[in-house]
Amino acid sequence: QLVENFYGSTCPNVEAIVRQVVATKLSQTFVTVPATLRLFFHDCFVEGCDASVLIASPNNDAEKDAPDNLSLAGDGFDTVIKAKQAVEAQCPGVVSCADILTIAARDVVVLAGGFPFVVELGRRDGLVSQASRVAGNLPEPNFDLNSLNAMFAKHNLSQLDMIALSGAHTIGFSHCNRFANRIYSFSSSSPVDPTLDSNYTQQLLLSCPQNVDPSIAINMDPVTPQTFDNTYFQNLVRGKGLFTSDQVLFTDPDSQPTVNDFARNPSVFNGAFVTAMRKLGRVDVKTGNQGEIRLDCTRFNS
Ligand code: HEM
Ligand SMILES: [Ca+2]
Ligand SMILES: [Ca+2]
Repeated sequence: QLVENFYGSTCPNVEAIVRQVVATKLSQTFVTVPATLRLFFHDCFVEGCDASVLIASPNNDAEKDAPDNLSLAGDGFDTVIKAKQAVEAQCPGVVSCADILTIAARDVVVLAGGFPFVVELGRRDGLVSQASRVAGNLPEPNFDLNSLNAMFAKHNLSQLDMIALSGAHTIGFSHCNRFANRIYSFSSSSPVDPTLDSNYTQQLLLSCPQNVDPSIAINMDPVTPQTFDNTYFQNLVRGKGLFTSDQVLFTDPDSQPTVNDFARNPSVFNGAFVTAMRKLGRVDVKTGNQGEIRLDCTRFNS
């Protein structure tokens, strides 16, 4: 029930307003890009794309307080909150926070060099945001192909969509503890994951020494960390996937052909990514008179 021009008569400038805020924020910090994109994903996989992840609770029991969401960078939240304020100034009470997050997630991809695409709009903001409802709904970096497929399939996303969306790891950062097992304690016969490229392993050992400061984060794409491109897939072919869940896309024969295809053909990746992002944006959306149009993205209206 989402449509591309949902605010055509009620807030015709919404996309321009959001883009302006996102561009300004990006000029202040690059983290705006990965933080906003990941925020969109984490929102959609819990209660659907409904801005549930943005709610702040005085008791620290909202979705954003769940362990799986604690590493969401603040700049993503800040981007949406600022964009909402700018939109409210021109079209009060009309545009949902869920739609603003969707537009902003598209904008950061495009501003980082990704392929332009049109988003569907008309989402309403959710009325539920609970930390306790997060566990088991977001993929973990040690997942294998079957677990990844199963989790995405619950939201009508195919293996092809899942692989394309994993391409989001072409930008952004990870903390060392998310992959430390691959370089220090992989198995009894080998501390290092044998699917890891040896030069890359050395690089990771240097960036993430044992007992490293837990706040240290490293680039997930060691080659073009600030460009939204298909280099992520080229890295996988070369054994430079950061997480088990990244590298498995190449090592599993079932997904390897797609990785090779995306690595060789940027336009094939771009097309698949856009299709998958639009599908991700439809996950469990509330429309019509469901939910509400939040006035402040961090609070329910009442
Ligand atoms: C396929 C399963 C996925 C797994 C297991 C996974 C896991 C992770 C992990 C562990 C991090 C590092 C967090 C940290 O230490 O700070 C991360 C970062 C990130 N993920 Fe994923 N992710 C997956 C899919 C996705 C999808 C579908 C998207 C978006 C479409 C996405 C976008 C990002 C971005 C942009 C970052 C960087 C965040 C930043 O720099 O602030 N990921 N992911
Ligand atoms: Ca949500
Ligand atoms: Ca890149």
